Formats: sequence, C-alpha cells, structure tokens
Amino acid sequence: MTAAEAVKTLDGWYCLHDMRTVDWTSWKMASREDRDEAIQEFKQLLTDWEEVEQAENGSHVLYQVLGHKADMMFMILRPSLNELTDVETAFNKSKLAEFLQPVYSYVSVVEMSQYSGNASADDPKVRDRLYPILPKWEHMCFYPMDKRREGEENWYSLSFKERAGLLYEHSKTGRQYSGNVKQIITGSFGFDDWEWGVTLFAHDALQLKKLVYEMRFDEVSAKYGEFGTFFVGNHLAKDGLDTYLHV
Ligand code: VOV
Repeated sequence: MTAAEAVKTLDGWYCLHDMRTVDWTSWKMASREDRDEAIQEFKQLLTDWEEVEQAENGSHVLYQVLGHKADMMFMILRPSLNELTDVETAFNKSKLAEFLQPVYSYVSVVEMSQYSGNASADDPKVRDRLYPILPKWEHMCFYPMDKRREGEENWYSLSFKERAGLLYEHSKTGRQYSGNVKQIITGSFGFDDWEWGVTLFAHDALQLKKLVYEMRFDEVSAKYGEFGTFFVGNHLAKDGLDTYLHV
C-alpha cells in the first residue's frame, strides 16, 4: 500500500491552554493585604496582555470553569513558543499563582489545513483565522482530540480525496452554527498528548452541546474521532475578578 499524502497546513500563533484550581483554603487564610496585592498584580498582568492584544501580537481569554476539573481556564496565543513560555513563567511567579494549582495544560498552534485549495497566508481572511483575536463570548469549551487509527478505521491511511470529502461534510455541519459558535482548531502533533485542540466559543451554552452532538453523526467524527477531557466555562472579565476572588 502506498502512503496517503499528508495535508499541508498553515500555522499561526502558538497556543497554551492552562487550567488551574483555586486553593480557597489558603486564599481565605491569607491576609487581606496579601489578597489585594495578589489581585492588583494579576490585573496588571492582564493589562500588559491587553496591550499585546491591542498591538495584535497575541491574544488571551480567561474563563471560570464548572465542575471539579478546574476553576480557571486561560487560553493564551503568542507568535512563538518562547513568548508563550515567558507569559506562563511570569504568571507562575505572580502572587496569585501561589494560591492556584495547575491541573491541566495543552500546547498547540493555530492550524488551518489545506484540503480545499491553497489558501494564502497573505489573504486577510486567512490571517484572521491564523492570528485570531479571541472572542470574549459568554461561554467557552475546550477538548483535545485524535483521529482514530485502528484496523479499518484509520484516518491516516485514507486518501487525501477521501479525507477532504469527509471534512467538507464536517464543515457543512459547522457552518450551520455560524454566528452562534466560533471554533478555533489548534494542531498539537509533536507538542502534546493528543493531535488537535478544539476550542469553541458561544453566547448560549446550549449551542456548544448542540454542535458537538450534531457533529458526532458526521462520518469524520463518528468513525474517526477520539476525544479527551472536556472543560466548559463562563467568561471571567478583568472587572469580574474582585467579585470572583472575594472571600
Ligand atoms: C463551528 C463550526 C465548525 C466549522 C465551520 C468547521 C469547519 C472546518 C473546516 C472547513 C475544516 C478544514 C479546513 C481547516 O480549516 O482546517 C475543519 C478542520 C477541522 N475541524 Fe472543524 N469546524 C467546526 C467545528 C469543529 C468541531 C466542533 C470539531 C471537533 C470535532 C467533534 O466532532 O467534536 C472540529 C474539528 C476539526 C479538526 C480536528 C480539523 C482538522 C482536520 C484535519 O485533518 O486537518 N471542528 N473544520
């Protein structure tokens, strides 16, 4: 059997998803001054990140996660892995981070696969996909995924044409959610434990469930999709931090 052809990808900003739980016990035990200092310092960090976003050198969002898996979910985009590491390290050195436990992280890069023609990185629409300013919509969902390679169900031995056809069907389902769900697909081959990260934003949380459910029936997901841990949360704006961290 001849090898199937790999699809070419366009790759944009590097991406870190960083999930933390809050150690509420030690947060409550800290003095009021220490808590205030931690919040102020964190807000300053967010202000610095906002400047990066305004200069279109990266983007970030913060969500408050439901359930025990995490409390805070950051998604941070930067032009290089080095800059992403600098952001992570600066945050880890902050006072607030002393009260947070890292519980999950995911490293990837914004990706567009070239199944339907050759998109150019000079096209402004393509640039917006590769270097997205993340939406600050009410809800966000993140999960990693693989494409199966087991017996007859091996994505990586399908021809280019077969994969392109399946992804075309996939995109038709996705497009029905245009305006209601925004997806950002990040590739993580060689970077993390799964092959892609899926990040979805919605104004109405139910739209996330409806889209992911409907896609389960698309052949590409039904036959070839394998999924990791799901995280879902509500947008946490800078001016909501005092309320969130008030004890
Ligand atoms: C919100 C809707 C939505 C829309 C419009 C959409 C469209 C598209 C298009 C046009 C393309 C192909 C070109 C490209 O842009 O890369 C893709 C590609 C991809 N998708 Fe998608 N997808 C959506 C949504 C969407 C979801 C919800 C998922 C998770 C699957 C699920 O079952 O839980 C997903 C996954 C992917 C992946 C992993 C890839 C890369 C596949 C590869 O082998 O390279 N995707 N997707």
